[in-house]
Amino acid sequence: MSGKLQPTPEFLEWEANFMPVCVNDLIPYCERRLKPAFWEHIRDGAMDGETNRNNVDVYKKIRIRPRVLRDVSNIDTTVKFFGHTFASPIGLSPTGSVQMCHPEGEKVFARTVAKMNQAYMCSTATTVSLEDVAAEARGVPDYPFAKTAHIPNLFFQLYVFGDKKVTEALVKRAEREGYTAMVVTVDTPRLGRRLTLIRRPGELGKRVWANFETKDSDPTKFANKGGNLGLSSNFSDTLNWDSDIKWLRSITKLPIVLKGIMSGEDAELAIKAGVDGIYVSNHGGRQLDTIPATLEVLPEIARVAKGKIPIMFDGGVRKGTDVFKALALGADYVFIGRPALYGLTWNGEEGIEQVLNWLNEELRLAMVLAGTTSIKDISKAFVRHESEYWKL
Ligand SMILES: Cc1cc2nc3c(=O)[nH]c(=O)nc-3n(C[C@H](O)[C@H](O)[C@H](O)COP(=O)(O)O)c2cc1C
Ligand SMILES: CCCCC(=O)C(=O)O
Repeated sequence: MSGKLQPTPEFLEWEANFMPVCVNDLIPYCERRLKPAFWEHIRDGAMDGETNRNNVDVYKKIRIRPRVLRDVSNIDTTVKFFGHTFASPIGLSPTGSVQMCHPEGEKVFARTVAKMNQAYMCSTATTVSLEDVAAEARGVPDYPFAKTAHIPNLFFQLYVFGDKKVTEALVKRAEREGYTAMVVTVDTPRLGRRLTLIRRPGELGKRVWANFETKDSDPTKFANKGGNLGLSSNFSDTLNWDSDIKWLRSITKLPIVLKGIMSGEDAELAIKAGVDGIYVSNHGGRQLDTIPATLEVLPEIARVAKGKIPIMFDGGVRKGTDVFKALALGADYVFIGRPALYGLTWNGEEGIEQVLNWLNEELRLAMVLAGTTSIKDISKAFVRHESEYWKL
């Protein structure tokens, strides 16, 4: 059990018969295994968690329309993205505080995606510095990008701070370490109302500060106090299209992706602003509760952005059929947040690998059984909203 939190004898007895075969099987494991404050922090959304629940439940409203007799002997799940060909359109969303689940934290994510040729977005709010995360990917045996300027499998998720010097220092560090794109989270001028954090503010500890505790840290050394709430009180709440996005564009040559786009209007503004990608996300329902599920807004965003700019997507993806539906409704690349943390809690590096393998295999099987052989061919024609079947 080295590398894990200390389990109780009752837990070990239960674990002996635990044989998960899909992402949702891991939920009861994490529930039993993690410290309650950690588990609730991972599981919950903001307030009553309506958006968080809808993110998952909404997939049930979409039916896949299978086609037959189409020779599906040769399935290709690869996708090309920012100049690199990935093994599949499934990547790891940025999540902070990963040492809640495993002592090596974000390092394990970096190794896994380098090994499996998938993508990982390293958060600003990590338990391992962005330098150590990058070194971990480069250190994977036979990794083809160990010495190249950019690591195609790693993107950096940027929180924009009120203090521009802090933000700029992070951008420069991420560039220097070879991250491939700057994913700017734009749905968090303040942290959402997360009841777990408010009830037990101290229990997560300082598990978001690693990037501000290294020798390369921000030049202003802003108050290193508190956990998530302490870090987020430094986020910029004046963030806006006119000055900030232009400013970010002027300080980095890396592709810029905006994470947290939830309307066609903002997708249009993003295209006008000249960014390189948009990322449909409601932060796993952790920001404003009662906003739509991400899958619900995907069609309106695809209408203005599909083919013009890459569309990334996350929220509630737990199965290969969920990935298939998101691709059909317009996503180009789909990410998972909580499922990666579940895999890590369960079985470290092998656990995340298993989660990605399950999803990759389930996606492949969905393609076989729906009658399509390449990711780009997964179009709207393969799905219908349940209500359409009742228009008699
Ligand atoms: C524990 C946790 C920490 C997160 N930390 C961040 C973060 O640091 N930055 C960010 O942009 N999003 C963060 N998110 C949101 C995820 O990137 C992602 O949008 C969301 O988890 C996707 O939904 P899913 O968990 O249903 O897959 C976090 C989510 C969780 C569950
Ligand atoms: C202050 C960092 C917050 C991490 C985050 O974005 C989340 O927990 O959803």
